[in-house]
Amino acid sequence: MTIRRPAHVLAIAPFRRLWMAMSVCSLGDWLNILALTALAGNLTAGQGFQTQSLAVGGVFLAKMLPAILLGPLAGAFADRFDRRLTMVVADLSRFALVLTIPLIGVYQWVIVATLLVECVNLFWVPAKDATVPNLVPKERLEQANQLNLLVTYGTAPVAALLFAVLSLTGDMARSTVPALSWLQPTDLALGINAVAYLVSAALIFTLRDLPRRGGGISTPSVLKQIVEGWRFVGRDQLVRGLIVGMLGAFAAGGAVIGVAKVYVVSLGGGDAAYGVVFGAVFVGMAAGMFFGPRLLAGLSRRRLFGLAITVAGLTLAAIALIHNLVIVVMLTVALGACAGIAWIIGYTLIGLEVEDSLRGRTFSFLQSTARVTLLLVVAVASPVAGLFGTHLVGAYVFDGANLVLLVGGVLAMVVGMLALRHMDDRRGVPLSEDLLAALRGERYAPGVVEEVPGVFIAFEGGEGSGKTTQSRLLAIWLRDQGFDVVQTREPGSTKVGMRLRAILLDAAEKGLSARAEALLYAADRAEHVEKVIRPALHRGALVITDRYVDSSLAYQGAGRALDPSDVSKVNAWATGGLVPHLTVLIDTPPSVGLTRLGGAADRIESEPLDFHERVRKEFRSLAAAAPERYLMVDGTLSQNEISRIVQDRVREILPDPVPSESEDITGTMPAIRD
Ligand SMILES: Nc1ncnc2c1ncn2[C@@H]1O[C@H](COP(=O)(O)OP(=O)(O)OP(=O)(O)O)[C@@H](O)[C@H]1O
Ligand SMILES: Cc1cn([C@H]2C[C@H](O)[C@@H](COP(=O)(O)O)O2)c(=O)[nH]c1=O
Repeated sequence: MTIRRPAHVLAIAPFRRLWMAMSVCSLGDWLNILALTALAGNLTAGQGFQTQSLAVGGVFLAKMLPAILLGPLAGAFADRFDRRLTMVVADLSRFALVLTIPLIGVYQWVIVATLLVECVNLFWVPAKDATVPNLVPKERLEQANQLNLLVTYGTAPVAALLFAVLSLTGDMARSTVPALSWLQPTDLALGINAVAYLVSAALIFTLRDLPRRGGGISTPSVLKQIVEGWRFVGRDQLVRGLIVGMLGAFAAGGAVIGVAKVYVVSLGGGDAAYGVVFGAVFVGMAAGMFFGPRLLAGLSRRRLFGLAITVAGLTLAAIALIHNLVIVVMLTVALGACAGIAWIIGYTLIGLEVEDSLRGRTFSFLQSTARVTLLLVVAVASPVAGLFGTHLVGAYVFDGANLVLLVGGVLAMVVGMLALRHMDDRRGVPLSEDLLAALRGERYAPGVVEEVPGVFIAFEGGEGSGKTTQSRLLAIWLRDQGFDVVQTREPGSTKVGMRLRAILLDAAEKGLSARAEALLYAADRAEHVEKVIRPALHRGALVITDRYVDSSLAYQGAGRALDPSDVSKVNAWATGGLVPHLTVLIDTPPSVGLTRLGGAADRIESEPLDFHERVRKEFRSLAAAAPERYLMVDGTLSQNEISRIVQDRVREILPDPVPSESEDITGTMPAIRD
């Protein structure tokens, strides 16, 4: 008998019910943050900026402390109890606690109830996390986790909008019905928040037959996760840059959330305006994640990453200094968009450029650090703002909220500029030109191939990756179709080049300096371009070279640690800016490629493994930065599979076999035209 697998994870009824419970709880949680911070501000209204800021900061602190102090402990406890019962009791407790907040209506109880609700959350979350694998098959677990993530963050803008509407409704009810004058603007939101937990309890109650224990998840200490994670991922320069950048973007968003309430009050806004500003961050983030990379498709990902963080910093500084609520809301959407772009690009870069062995750890390190960064910034922002107080600079009011936002903006700008500097993969190309071209939907290419009738294809990759094999197979395939093909290689395709190759690869040639090595490869290339490649392209031939400039960027730039912009400039000069139409990167792990080689190792092949790993990584980032000019193929596939993939891509750039002049002539013949 064949067991039918559900098409979508939501087709599994018990998971669907749990997911609905997670969704309403998430909505309730976001409403809770908004309502409690707003209530703290309202309860201390009239007691001055400092008191109000400290009161709001107190709520954030109360939300954060239980997770940091008791997180691992509660996780271990949650594994021992019946999960369904744990979740139902936790939901009912949260319902009761949240309801008491508007009923008691004093600040001290807001803090105590917040602490208690967060302690209860510590049982609910691990019980829920441990239940998901019991309800969905293994192969659907990733889909289930994605849906979980979607409701965790996707409900934030919905909650913000709902909060704004509920605040306005509360205000209207109070002003039109005198009997309701006791109603606080946040009461409706807290009521809905409490009901959300009650609905969740009812949904979870209907989940029968959950295994009582087994497959439990232990929750390691967040601090331990971070310290251990950094030990692994902190060694890699690219990962370091990405993580610092992404956390910078998160911190910028956190600064806005942390002081939003008091800042909105100082701009003359009420609770509804607070909800709008809060929601604007998330709306902007969603828009940035979706549209940003599409709008600026021509810009290298690494540049877009650094640029997004720098602009986020600038926007945050503008938010800090402009005292106009409408402009602040618009700028907040822009800020969220920049943070969203940085986040999605960072995630993509980790997926594309970070080695397999590091990728999982990098993602999990990022998840835990982002959470802590966000919570810390949010919690610290308000008290710092409160302690700074309000100052007058002439007629201009500068208070703690302005200070926090300004400092956050400057920090984000510094982080963004550092990312731009250290991760740049287009050195020598002005950023402004690159950006203008990307805005026009193009890619700025300073060294494009001159208008030549021929086509220039380069094969790149590490030792034994299969370049020679594939360039030969491609040349045969193209010749079979009648093309004039020139198959060549570097170094050593000219008379001088052969002598240079002998020097460069002679294993007895010890102690050749890195700069001399780079210049000798560039000299070979200058001769190669001048004597072989350019003449062939001008004659209309298809030129296939086994290695070109990228080899120097990878071996001399990354392998020998020369400044990549120097290597790039020398080679741009040596080649007169000649760039291949297509570069095929055969990506083969050095541990595989090096073992394919026979005979004695030459001077470069005998470099240690980590040299070859650096070379591979650089090839991969060059390809990732300009996907339209590269084809990256897995070099561990069979020769035939690789050759087919290469042919499919090359077919797209082949010239029309019928020269255009002959079409012009034939097009004028009536019989053919009709
Ligand atoms: N896809 C493949 N799978 C397994 N072996 C392969 C594959 N492609 C090539 N080889 C074999 O690996 C060896 C090296 O291949 P090749 O000379 O094409 O690599 P290369 O990248 O040009 O190496 P080098 O950098 O040393 O010039 C050859 O013996 C070749 O037959
Ligand atoms: C073009 C070029 C090459 N190298 C290195 C890479 C290889 O180890 C050898 C060339 O040998 P192959 O068997 O022909 O692949 O030279 C380099 O370091 N820099 C370059 O620019």
